Amino acid sequence: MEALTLLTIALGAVPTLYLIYLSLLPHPLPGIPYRPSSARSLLGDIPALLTHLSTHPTNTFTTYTTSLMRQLDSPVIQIFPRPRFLSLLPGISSVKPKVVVLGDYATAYDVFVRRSREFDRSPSIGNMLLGFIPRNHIHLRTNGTWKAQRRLLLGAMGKGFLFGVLAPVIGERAERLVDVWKEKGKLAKERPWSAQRDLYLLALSGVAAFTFGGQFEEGLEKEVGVGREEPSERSEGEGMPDGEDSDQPVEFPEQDIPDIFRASLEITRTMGELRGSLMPRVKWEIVRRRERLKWARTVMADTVNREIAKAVEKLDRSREATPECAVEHMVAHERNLAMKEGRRPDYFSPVMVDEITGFMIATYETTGSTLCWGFKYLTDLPSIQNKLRHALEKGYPAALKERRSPTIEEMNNTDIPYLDAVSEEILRFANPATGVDRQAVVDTEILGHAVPKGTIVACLLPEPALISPPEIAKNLSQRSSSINSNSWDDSDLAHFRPERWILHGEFDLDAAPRVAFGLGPRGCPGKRLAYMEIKAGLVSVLWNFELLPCPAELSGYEKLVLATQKPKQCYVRLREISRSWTL
Ligand code: HEM
Repeated sequence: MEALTLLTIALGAVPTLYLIYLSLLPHPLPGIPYRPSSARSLLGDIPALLTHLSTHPTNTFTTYTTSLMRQLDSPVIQIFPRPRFLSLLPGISSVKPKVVVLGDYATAYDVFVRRSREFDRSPSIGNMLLGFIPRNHIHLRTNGTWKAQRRLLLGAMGKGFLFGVLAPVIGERAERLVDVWKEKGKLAKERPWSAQRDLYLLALSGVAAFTFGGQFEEGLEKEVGVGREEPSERSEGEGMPDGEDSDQPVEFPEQDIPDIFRASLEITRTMGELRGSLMPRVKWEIVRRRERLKWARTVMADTVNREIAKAVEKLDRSREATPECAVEHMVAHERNLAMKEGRRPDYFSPVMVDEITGFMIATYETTGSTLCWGFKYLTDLPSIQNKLRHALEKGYPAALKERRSPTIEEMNNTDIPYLDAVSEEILRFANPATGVDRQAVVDTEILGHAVPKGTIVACLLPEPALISPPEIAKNLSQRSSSINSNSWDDSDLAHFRPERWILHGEFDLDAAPRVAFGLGPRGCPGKRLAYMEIKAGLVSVLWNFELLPCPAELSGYEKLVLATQKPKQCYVRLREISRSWTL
């Protein structure tokens, strides 16, 4: 009898279990193509994605979706990157967003720029930041609160401050890099070395000057007694590989840097781990207990609070003082706003602290990665490198005549279309932020397919080869008329060709798709600063050095997708340019 009961229960359980199994399979949106076997797997696209990643070192999530788009021959596809059963685990959000990937620039442009009432900030960009800066405006929907918070930082992005106060500091940091590289170059004797750390520190130093002022770092250097590498004081040949092998890379000892920089590097590294995690909130609970991260967050919080206090003190001393950094701008803004609203200013609010912290942890890596990719491309494409150097020499005749590097004022005030073109092409290829996405906030449609509220729409335009390739473009049932994507040649978008950005001798911003800084109202507010840093780095280095080819084994294009998309290898082999012929 008991056996019979057990059998009945077991038989009854089978359909129930089957129904549970079916409910845990991906639920595709009707009409939008997808990988059929992924829809039959509880793990969705994950097994196929892992296989793709393991088959070639340069494969990434982006290349996975790109190839899928080609296989499915559609400019819009859906993927299932997050198993539905994860939502059954405790502490994990029960939201199971659908993910649609767009591969057509004109459609993406419409979604991001024109249809911002239907598509807004998606939660995915914030997953890696949520634990660190939960009150930063990057997480907010595009509403009044977002506008008010964004206004806090826009004051510091004005031309007057950037080009007047900040530019000399950015110029000085680029000169400093050239000095260090001249010393390293002498020691390395045309052997290659890894330039990554120097370039990230250059970008970090620039963003620290923006956030806390030009004097900030100097103060820290006195505090720790280091902060600037002085390779000339080391004995000749230190770090040199043995023997005569000129291809063997030199390993320079890492420069000692102030605690706040080490804290920024540590936090950004952890953001990379969170970004790569399937369960970022669970991962956060694990990583936040690490002693190193606790130390980094304490250093960051102490620094931010101390610098706010200094800015308040300065403002109290002189209400007319010109703000010299973002923190001073924000403190003045808060004071004015509080006066207008008849309340006491809240200078140390979580919003202020998180906005300021955001600069130091979430912005320098994008600029640093862009420079890393840029020097790689220019090393491997010597004709473009030479053409750019020639354009710079023509563009800065006074610097050439006086045998000095161009000043930052010259860089900011001289129009050199080829420099703009190379910078833009580097950004198009590097795409350090890897992509932009939005979430549908209402039931809507894309290219005629219904897209329910909550769907994540990812724009994969960063993949240079993908952008509306002809075989996909031909399938577009409706093409947006809001952008003239016919003005560029889709078939050569996979090539690094700065000339595409020049029309009748002028730099033309609409000559190709531009998504590195995002699109629409939520596009990057820091791009003016980023362009200045990128150009200062490119001009200073190319003016002073020839980037010689590096050995093939140090010149890979494998990407590390962490907080940003960066090259695994970024080696330089430098030959100083003497310019004695200009005498
Ligand atoms: C090469 C350098 C940089 C790149 C490629 C880059 C790229 C991006 C991208 C793709 C987004 C998302 C845009 C979107 O969703 O449409 C973004 C947002 C943002 N970026 Fe940048 N960025 C860079 C440098 C900077 C700098 C230097 C700052 C500030 C100092 C900055 C501040 C921000 C902020 C605050 C947001 C959030 C905007 C919002 O949610 O409203 N970025 N950036």
